[in-house]
Amino acid sequence: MFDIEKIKIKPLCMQAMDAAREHLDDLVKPIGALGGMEELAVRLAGITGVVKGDYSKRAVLVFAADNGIWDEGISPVPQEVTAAQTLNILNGLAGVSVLCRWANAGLRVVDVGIKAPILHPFLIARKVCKGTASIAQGPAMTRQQALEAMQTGFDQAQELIRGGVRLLGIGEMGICNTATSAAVLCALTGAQVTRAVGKGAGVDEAAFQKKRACVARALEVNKPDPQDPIGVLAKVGGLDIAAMAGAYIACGVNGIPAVVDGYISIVAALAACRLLPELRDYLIASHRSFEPGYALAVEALGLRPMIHLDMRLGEGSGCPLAFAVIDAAMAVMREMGTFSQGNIDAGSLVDIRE
Ligand SMILES: Cc1cc2ncn([C@H]3O[C@H](COP(=O)(O)O)[C@@H](O)[C@H]3O)c2cc1C
Ligand SMILES: O=C(O)c1cccnc1
Repeated sequence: MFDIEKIKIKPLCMQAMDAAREHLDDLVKPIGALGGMEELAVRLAGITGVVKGDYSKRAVLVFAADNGIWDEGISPVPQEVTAAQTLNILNGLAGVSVLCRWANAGLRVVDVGIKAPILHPFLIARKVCKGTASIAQGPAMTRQQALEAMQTGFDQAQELIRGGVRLLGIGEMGICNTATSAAVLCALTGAQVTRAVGKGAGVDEAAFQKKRACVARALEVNKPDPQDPIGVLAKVGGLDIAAMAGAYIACGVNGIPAVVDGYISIVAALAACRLLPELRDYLIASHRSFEPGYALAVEALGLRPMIHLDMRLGEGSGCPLAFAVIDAAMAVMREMGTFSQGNIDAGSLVDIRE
């Protein structure tokens, strides 16, 4: 079973980061003028040890599961939508499917706990159980089940990496997982429920108030211990969030950049980093989700999302957009001319970065 004590994540390669910075400052542009793309190139170098890396083999890994909190009446969306949209993702019809095709990225979908029976030739069937229990009444799952979901996430990511994937995005599908994510975020950071709970895929005002009350009740009933992130996931999380945390950890262990999608994805990343703080340096925040709690989680991680489009889809849909930015950053690293080639005398360039 998943044993966090045995897991080691290496610090970033400083030598490669220095080499990347030196190359960036030699490119024919003012120092730092490519902003976040430069930061990205430096961090990718640190993660992989390669200054001009090849990220053409990439994929999004989606974990799908149901959440018992749906029974409390906090969502107008039928619970069966988890299974139906999972099939849409597999059939190439969902947002993440289209964006992965557009970005030349693979897409793997794993059932870690969809309540309804579901069959599809491409679906990886790893149901830990048929959905969780309602966190507003008691724990979502046992600690053993949380560990099993984490192990599944870890194994799935590891399998993709062993198959040659060099850049991995982590996504999810599960109705009501913005509520479980809010509960995990509050449990880990002490954030106020009113700041962590948003409207997710859409709720009316009455259901929104109920959603807030249910998340508050989940924290009261379960009393999750912030020092025990696995306990937090088991008590107030979901099978999807636990599996995502395991997948991030596999990226860190294997020295592969992990791209974070929206709210659920960043909360799972935060939980993983509470277990293994060194993992944070391997995470790339793709976009700033519209969901209000996203800002709290990304700030707790000290990451900077690169794309601001007020997206709130989930599924891993922000990851392929980040892949395109990574492609752009690597094109710059590979193809821009340098001052040392000697076609411009730039005089004394002033570094105005803070
Ligand atoms: C048709 C449809 C497609 C989706 N694709 C992703 N989500 C997103 O919405 C859900 C979270 O929002 P909430 O907590 O409000 O249920 C997740 O499944 C997430 O991936 C969808 C939601 C719907 C309705
Ligand atoms: O940011 C997200 O991931 C998100 C937001 C709302 C609904 N589903 C997902």
